[in-house]
Amino acid sequence: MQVDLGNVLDTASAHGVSREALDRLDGRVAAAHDRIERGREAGEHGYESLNLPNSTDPAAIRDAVSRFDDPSAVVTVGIGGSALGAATLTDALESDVDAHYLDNVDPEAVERLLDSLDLASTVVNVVSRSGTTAETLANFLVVREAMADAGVDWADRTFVTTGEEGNLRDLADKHDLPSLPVPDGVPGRFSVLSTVGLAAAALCGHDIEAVLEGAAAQEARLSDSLFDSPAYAYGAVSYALAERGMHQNAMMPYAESLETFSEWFAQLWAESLGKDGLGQTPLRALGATDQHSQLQLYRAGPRDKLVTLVRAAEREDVAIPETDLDGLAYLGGSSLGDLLDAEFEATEASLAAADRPSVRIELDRVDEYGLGELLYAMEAACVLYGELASVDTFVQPAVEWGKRAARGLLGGGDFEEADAVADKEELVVE
Ligand SMILES: O=P(O)(O)OC[C@H]1O[C@H](O)[C@H](O)[C@@H](O)[C@@H]1O
Repeated sequence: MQVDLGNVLDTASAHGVSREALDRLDGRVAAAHDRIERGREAGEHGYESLNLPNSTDPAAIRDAVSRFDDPSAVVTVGIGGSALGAATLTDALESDVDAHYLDNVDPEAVERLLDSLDLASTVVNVVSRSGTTAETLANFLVVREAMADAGVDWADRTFVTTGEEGNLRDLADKHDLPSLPVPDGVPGRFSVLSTVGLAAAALCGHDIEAVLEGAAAQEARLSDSLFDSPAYAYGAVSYALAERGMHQNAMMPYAESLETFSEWFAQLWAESLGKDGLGQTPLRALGATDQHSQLQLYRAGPRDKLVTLVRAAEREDVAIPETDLDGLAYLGGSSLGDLLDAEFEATEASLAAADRPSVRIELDRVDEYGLGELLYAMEAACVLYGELASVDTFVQPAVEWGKRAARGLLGGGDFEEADAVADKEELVVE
């Protein structure tokens, strides 16, 4: 995996960062790296996430899921960090096992999914770090009832990944469900390289050891200079650009397989860095599709965006058939991959020509190893950014406020946040 910062430099785009500024920032990267390493060594909350390539035991995960013989589908019931990491992996990789995610509580979507599944051959993977998230527990109760109605022994087809306490733990204990623990000190959005993210991938037959190897390769590159670590290079320039007014970061992979990765990245970046009036809003884009929609804004709208372009050097390709149609001959003899690469480079150049900074991230391949590298690198980038910006990367009080308000509204406890709902201002126009 490599990160190319060329189009961030002020020589490429007038509002970019000078080489001297990057050299100065590198001194701060060294101090931040030192802090991160101390946190990792002490197993501090959050920093512990960057130890997962070594602390996760893939054999224990394989062992826990091996009881499920040849499933046709895996439904992961979880939300946010308890779903997006697993979804990033299973959406990026091919498998004969269909992976589905029940994260939202949209009744129509839930019903549609349940109707489409052969529940007798489906495995239900319920994931919640806290074990108390309303959406996850509600969806699980619905799935459980659907299985019972279909005459399926739901307890036989369910396993749980959760902490030592909470409603989900109680349910698992009560019904003697097989379970995997969540790692200590790892917030949900940093948990893809643990039981939380890897169990669904293992059920789909993916090489979870290779995911961890890719992550370990990026871990080994963390150093006290941004010029020696792709992860820190990305984190440092994202921070530097945010300081220069690039308050949005459009994550734009040129691979459909990485579309869910952008969703995962959005949670990581937003929940970790959006604090104290600071942060960089993640935007989700897909190349080449969004060249024909959002790119207009990225190139000609407010100068407040960093565009992150991601692609794989190697992939399957499809030849474009020759044609003698006037004006289309240029396509014949090349391939869809050639076209995608040309579009990628054209987008990069068009942004630079309009003085809009972009970063290029290149993976060797979108495979287990490459995904491990990418996911670990983005996590380390995020932790570094948080250090440079002096925010508390590993908490999410703003999200929890809303969770308490919703729970209070449903009668799940006495939460003062619920009172704010009754105080809502109205200015209705009909
Ligand atoms: O894993 P859970 O405890 O169910 O939490 C799921 C999600 O809930 C909240 O919205 C948090 O802000 C997220 O960071 C978390 O990933």
